[in-house]
Amino acid sequence: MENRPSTRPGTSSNGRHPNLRERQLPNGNIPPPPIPPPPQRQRSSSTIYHAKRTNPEYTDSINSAIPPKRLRTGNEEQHHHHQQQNLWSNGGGGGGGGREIKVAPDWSGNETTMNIDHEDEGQNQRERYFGFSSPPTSSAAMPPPSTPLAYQDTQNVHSLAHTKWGLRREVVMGFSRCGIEHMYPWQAECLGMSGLLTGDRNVIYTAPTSAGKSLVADILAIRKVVNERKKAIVVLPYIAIVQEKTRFLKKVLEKVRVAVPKRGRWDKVNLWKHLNIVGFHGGSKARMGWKELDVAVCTIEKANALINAAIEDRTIDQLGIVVFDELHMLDDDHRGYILELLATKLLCLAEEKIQIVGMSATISNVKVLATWLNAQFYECAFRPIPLKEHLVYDNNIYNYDEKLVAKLPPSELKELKDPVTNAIVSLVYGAVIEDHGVLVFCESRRRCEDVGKLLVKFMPTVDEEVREKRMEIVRDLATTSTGLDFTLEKTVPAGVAFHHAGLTTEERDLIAEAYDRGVIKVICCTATMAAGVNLPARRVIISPRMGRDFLSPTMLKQMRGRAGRKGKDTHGENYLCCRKEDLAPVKEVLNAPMPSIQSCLGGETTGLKRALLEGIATKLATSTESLHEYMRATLIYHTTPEPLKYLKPKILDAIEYLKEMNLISEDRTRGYFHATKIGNATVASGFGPEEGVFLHEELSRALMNFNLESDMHIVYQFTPIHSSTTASVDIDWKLMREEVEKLDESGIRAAAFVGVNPAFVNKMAQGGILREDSPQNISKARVYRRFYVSLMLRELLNERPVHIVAANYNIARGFIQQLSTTCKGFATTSGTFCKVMGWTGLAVLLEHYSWRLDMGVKADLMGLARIPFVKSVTARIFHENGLKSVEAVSASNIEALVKLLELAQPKKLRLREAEMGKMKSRLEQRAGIILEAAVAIYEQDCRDAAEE
Ligand SMILES: Nc1ncnc2c1ncn2[C@@H]1O[C@H](COP(=O)(O)OP(=O)(O)OP(=O)(O)O)[C@@H](O)[C@H]1O
Repeated sequence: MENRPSTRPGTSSNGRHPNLRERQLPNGNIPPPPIPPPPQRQRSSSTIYHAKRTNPEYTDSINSAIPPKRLRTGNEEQHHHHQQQNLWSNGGGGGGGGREIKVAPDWSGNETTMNIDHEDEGQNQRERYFGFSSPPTSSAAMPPPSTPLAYQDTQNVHSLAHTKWGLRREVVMGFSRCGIEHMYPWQAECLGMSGLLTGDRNVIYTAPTSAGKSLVADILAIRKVVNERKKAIVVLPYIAIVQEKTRFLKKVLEKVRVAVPKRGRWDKVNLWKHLNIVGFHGGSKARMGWKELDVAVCTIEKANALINAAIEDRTIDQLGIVVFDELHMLDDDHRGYILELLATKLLCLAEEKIQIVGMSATISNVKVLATWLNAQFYECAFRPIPLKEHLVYDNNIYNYDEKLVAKLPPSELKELKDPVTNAIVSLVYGAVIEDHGVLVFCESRRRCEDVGKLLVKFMPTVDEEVREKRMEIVRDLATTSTGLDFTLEKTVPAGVAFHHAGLTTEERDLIAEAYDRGVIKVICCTATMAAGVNLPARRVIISPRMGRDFLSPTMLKQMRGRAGRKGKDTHGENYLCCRKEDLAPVKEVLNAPMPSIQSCLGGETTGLKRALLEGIATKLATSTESLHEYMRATLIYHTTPEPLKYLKPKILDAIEYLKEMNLISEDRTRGYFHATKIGNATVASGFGPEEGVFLHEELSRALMNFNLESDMHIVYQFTPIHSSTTASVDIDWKLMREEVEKLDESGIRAAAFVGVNPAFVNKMAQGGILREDSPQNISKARVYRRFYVSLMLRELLNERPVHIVAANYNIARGFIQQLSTTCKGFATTSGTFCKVMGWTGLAVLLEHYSWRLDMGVKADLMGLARIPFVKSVTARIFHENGLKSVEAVSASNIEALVKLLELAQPKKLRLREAEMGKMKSRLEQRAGIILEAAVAIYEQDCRDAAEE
């Protein structure tokens, strides 16, 4: 990441950007921030770091930039609990019964004392939760801007270039390009634990948000890939962070080349290649497979599928390391069990010596997890960027010591009467006027947009240069496939945007990128921006609710951690803005300890069934005995008091179910299980057992009665099952009736094949109730929902733009866009299912449609849609205007292409005339790319034809 100092070039001496002119609020007040510093606290004897430090600058900083301190490691049984005064909680602060001891000199060579209290685990958790272990700093005692302190590292052992770390020069340079040259002391200490660099031990570690956890794992993974020529898998929970991590690793490793053995013989090395770093997530179009890749950055589900395939085809020995970022996802109700069974499989492959690395900012039972994973463990409270935390209510700002820090002037304006809204506006203004970025976490999508619109009225005016940059973003948004959003059109020129799942990925990327560059100053967002995102937010303003519920402690911590990211800003502040009446529950969330991670295999048995099916299908465990061995490697086995007693009946039930569903069969004479065709197809395509059974039923019915008169039947077949759950879609029955009435005869026949009855739809539209009280009714409801979603998909395939389909069905365009991407993934995995079942014809059909969905066009445009930017409506306009093939486009010219691109612009008329000129130059650029690509594709086609 680029290092962006807060005082940028062109910033005046008072720290203000010359482009920003101070403006009064309409209520006549200049909003108060920056907040006046509270009186500086005397450090009490309970403060843990009574550091005998000689560096006064550093001494001032220690309250905020806590120096790294290893609390405990797996090899040591000592428990060092940092004490922190916490006035929200009873009896907080004070030395209590704690015993003060000297500990080993810390990384800076200074001796420190620590207060140890073995009893007070709750207190310890609160300390970790607050992320600082001494009383919060006053703003007068500003810390040095960045990490301490390579200069104290006399032997330069924290330098990435030090031989101890064994990193190649190109790798060190790669990190340097990303602004990382020295490790933080805690990173070096963690990496230095025995067995880590040699790859002999697994490791789990926790550190606060923004502490730089990734670097430890990155170094271990890179060593495996570059030095040992093994493969690495990095597992992350969300697509956005998979993409960010892929970009980061590509940048770090771009100059690294590794030797390729010639005909498998290392003594005849004469080939060098760059490393292949590939991102895998639902909807990604990774062409590279396991064989070619070096680093796979994956979502949980993709990592599981990759590992299953590698175990099955016996190439798992090529895997050297698996990194689990955000390990607390083990607790996730929907996906946690997949993470657990992924780790379980790795543990069962002990002979392969695959190193497991896990990290999180929000777990408290690290030791239990470390025992499970047979890992070293490490905890630290270091935060490189000081963070000031506040609670705001009734126009008063308090710090976490419940000390009043500042008062916000109430407003006379009607729209600012509400103290929460007034606080948000004032705090945003205060940061923006200082040229800092702000993230405002809101409770709902609607609120994001409303707050965004309101903020526009109070944003400082900017000069022409900044305005022009913002208008460029508006133009970029206008040229996306969905056109310019009405609200963004109003807010972006003022430097404000919103970001939630209702936007398309293109829109979200443009907004995040503009914010990263400082062109947009404020983003009002939902939790979409809470996890793992590295953006320059000096101030983070948080609503304590998500929807109607209060935030979970984990989510709140993630949001708070977005403020002040290393390399992006020099410090951070967050403000939790609540109503007075919500104070009690808000304090409860604030004081709640981080959750201790529990296994999700225990509850209802979906996870257990899947674990067993995957174990059997990959042949990791096939006999009763080895299955029990396999189960012994699960987390649930380690966290349940009498695991055998608890698990045995569940395992037997799950095996019975798998046999009943014909997913596995048992060879009683030889005493082992093997997966049936359906079982293998289910595992190979990454479905769970229930999904596999459902899909098998639907596809085998389709196989007997396939209706190819129109698209309807096939579209239904690859409408993802999980997009048709109650949680994802609510049927508007009147709308469904209208759409069903529009179906032609072939469409009606397709509906009948899948079990949709127009009479039933009509009954529902007149006020009927969809019952889901029995397995049959649940299954029936699922079919109707799936059909409803497939109607939307069919429109996309018929080249209707995303935003039009979204408007027709009154659904967020982000949902429709996501549907089309997950649908591609679903079609591909259903294709794999069919191939394993031996249904090759159906597999080919699914592949064809997955390709079409990707292009968003009918069959006649598929050739054309291979050209970048020529998709959907644009492809149709090209076709209708005579450019029917790639060859025709390659023979065209920029001027002609610009005219066609103009025709394809949605809502273009809403841009003012002056903007149109600039938009035209943008379209010219795009036309250039199209022309160039068309020529390249056409030439390649000619070469291919000649070869054939
Ligand atoms: N030693 C270092 N020197 C300079 N910058 C660093 C160092 N280590 C990490 N960083 C930078 O700090 C930022 C935060 O690091 P990282 O994303 O690893 O934090 P994290 O602990 O995973 O936080 P979160 O839990 O919030 O995701 C990144 O921009 C990263 O490049």
